[in-house]
Amino acid sequence: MAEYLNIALPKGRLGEKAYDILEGIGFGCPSIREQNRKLIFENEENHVRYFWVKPSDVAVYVERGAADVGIVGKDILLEQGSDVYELLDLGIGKCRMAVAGIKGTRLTTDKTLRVATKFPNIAREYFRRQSMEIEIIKLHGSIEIAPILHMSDVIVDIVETGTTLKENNLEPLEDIVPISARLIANKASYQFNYERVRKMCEKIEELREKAK
Ligand SMILES: Nc1ncnc2c1ncn2[C@@H]1O[C@H](COP(=O)(O)OP(=O)(O)OP(=O)(O)O)[C@@H](O)[C@H]1O
Ligand SMILES: O=P(O)(O)OC[C@H]1O[C@H](OP(=O)(O)OP(=O)(O)O)[C@H](O)[C@@H]1O
Repeated sequence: MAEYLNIALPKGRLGEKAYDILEGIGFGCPSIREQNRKLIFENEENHVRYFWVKPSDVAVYVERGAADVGIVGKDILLEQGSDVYELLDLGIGKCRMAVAGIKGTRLTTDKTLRVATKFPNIAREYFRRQSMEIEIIKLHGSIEIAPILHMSDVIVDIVETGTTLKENNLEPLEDIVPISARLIANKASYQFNYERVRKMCEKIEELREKAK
């Protein structure tokens, strides 16, 4: 009997879209649609098992081999420097990482720039390349408030439609990197499950072609 393929999915805004893709290639698990507090779902017929985890934990489960594959935003992979294989860009969860500030903010090298962010590593690397001195203020959400309260000079955060910036009188200042969701695999498990995971990638690519 085939081994189960363990798949880590991100709870929240990406999760449903991610699962739709997997269901579309025959990796469905009907009970997953039931709204309850269950976190692990399995389908005995097609030997898949799903774990619903926090988006920022997906790559941890995959890196440690608790999950064979997972779906995660590129922002998380860049921030965590995850040691996993990145197999596919799924074209969902599209947004960008950007520097933003109160309208009219100029980025200067005169003084240490205070940067509020959920992504300290991405921010540090970006400003290091610009040879700018910064101080990181690590937050976990509602980052846009920090410059309004003069707690930071700028923010580094995700921008999708730009609505959150606009509604808080902020504007994007510089783009850092485009973001989208990726299919990732544990390195050892990828070798072990090579045929099955390659087939999975092919089917996803076919599905994406059809949807074009
Ligand atoms: N506004 C957005 N538009 C499109 N994609 C987004 C947006 N915000 C985040 N994402 C993408 O979706 C992923 C999950 O975001 P979500 O907001 O659901 O998680 P989170 O609350 O930030 O996670 P955690 O609770 O682990 O901190 C992000 O890693 C990113 O790749
Ligand atoms: O450009 P927009 O379409 O407005 O999207 C960008 C917003 O979405 C994310 O926030 P999220 O909703 O995850 O809330 P958070 O502040 O708790 O991170 C991100 O951190 C921005 O605040």
